Amino acid sequence: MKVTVVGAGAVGASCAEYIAMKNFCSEVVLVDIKEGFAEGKAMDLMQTASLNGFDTKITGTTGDYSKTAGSHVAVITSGIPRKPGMTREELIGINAGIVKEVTENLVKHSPEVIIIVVSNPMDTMAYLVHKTSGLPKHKIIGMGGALDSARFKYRLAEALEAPISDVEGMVIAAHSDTGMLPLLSKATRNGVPVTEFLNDDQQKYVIEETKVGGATLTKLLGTSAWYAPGAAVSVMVQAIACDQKKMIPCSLMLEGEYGQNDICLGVPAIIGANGVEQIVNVTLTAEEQLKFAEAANAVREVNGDLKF
Ligand SMILES: NC(=O)C1=CN([C@@H]2O[C@H](COP(=O)(O)OP(=O)(O)OC[C@H]3O[C@@H](n4cnc5c(N)ncnc54)[C@H](O)[C@@H]3O)[C@@H](O)[C@H]2O)C=CC1
Ligand SMILES: O=C([O-])CC(=O)C(=O)O
Repeated sequence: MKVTVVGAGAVGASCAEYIAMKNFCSEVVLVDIKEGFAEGKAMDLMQTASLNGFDTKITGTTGDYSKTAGSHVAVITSGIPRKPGMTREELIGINAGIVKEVTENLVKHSPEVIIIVVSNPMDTMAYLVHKTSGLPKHKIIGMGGALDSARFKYRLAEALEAPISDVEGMVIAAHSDTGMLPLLSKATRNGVPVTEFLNDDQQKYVIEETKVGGATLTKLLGTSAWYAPGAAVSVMVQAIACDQKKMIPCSLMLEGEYGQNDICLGVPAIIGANGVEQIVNVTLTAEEQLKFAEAANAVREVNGDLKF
């Protein structure tokens, strides 16, 4: 299994590191536009191999996509991250051009590739990849829900004063500060609804902190997060590489599911060797349905700024 990661910055390098450390694929190719940068990150990571005990080969290239030929999976992390006070949507002007160009290069050299889109605004960038790659829809997967769900579980465990391994929960809809939909109605502690443990204020706190999880870290770090994003991508790549049929919320092109069409939004899906194997329809409360539709309207508005 060969995996390409485009963008060897904070998130791209973290993706490569987690993928390599989990030791499930033979090769990771890092690509960056900055001269020597991907080569340097690859060499540094390879020098952790004997220390961390992995055999995955990591190489780097400055924009030579022939080195990515025959990739099974490609992860797009190229583009600028936000700074404190910005929204993800403000990145569209620069990132759309980068994501489009990168997609064309990837597909040219790996026509069978499955693409995982990370660059922000992610739901819109995933939509752009659908419109420009010519790939079938099951091969384009936006990464947002896996990360947002991990942050939801972190906040739930904190409020419950429970170990994270006791907690289950999922975030769907948009990967944005306002459009995330943490499904509190479905979250459990060992199968028991969390609503039986948390009062209204605690529930509100968990939801609000989850939604602004990325903004909180951006304020603390001066740029956006990378460890949890890299780990989330590695879980998705492993689900594909090992045909795990794992249920992960991902931003996918909807054709009628959840009452939406011609838009990429976060929904639970079964991820396996073919990429998206099935979109899972979960029953939402009336309030959740309304919030999902509102998130869709906001993403549709941002998609309107794209030029193909
Ligand atoms: N979907 C999600 O959950 C998350 C998305 N992100 C997004 O991921 C993106 C990357 O974030 P970071 O890694 O922190 O940024 P970074 O600035 O550390 O790395 C981005 C890299 O992309 C490279 N790049 C720019 N144009 C390129 C091109 N045409 N071809 C190849 N490489 C190119 C840059 O040289 C840089 O090394 C941002 O858009 C950020 O908002 C970040 C975290 C989570
Ligand atoms: O917050 C950001 O801009 C980066 C991101 O998408 C996240 O960490 O969730």
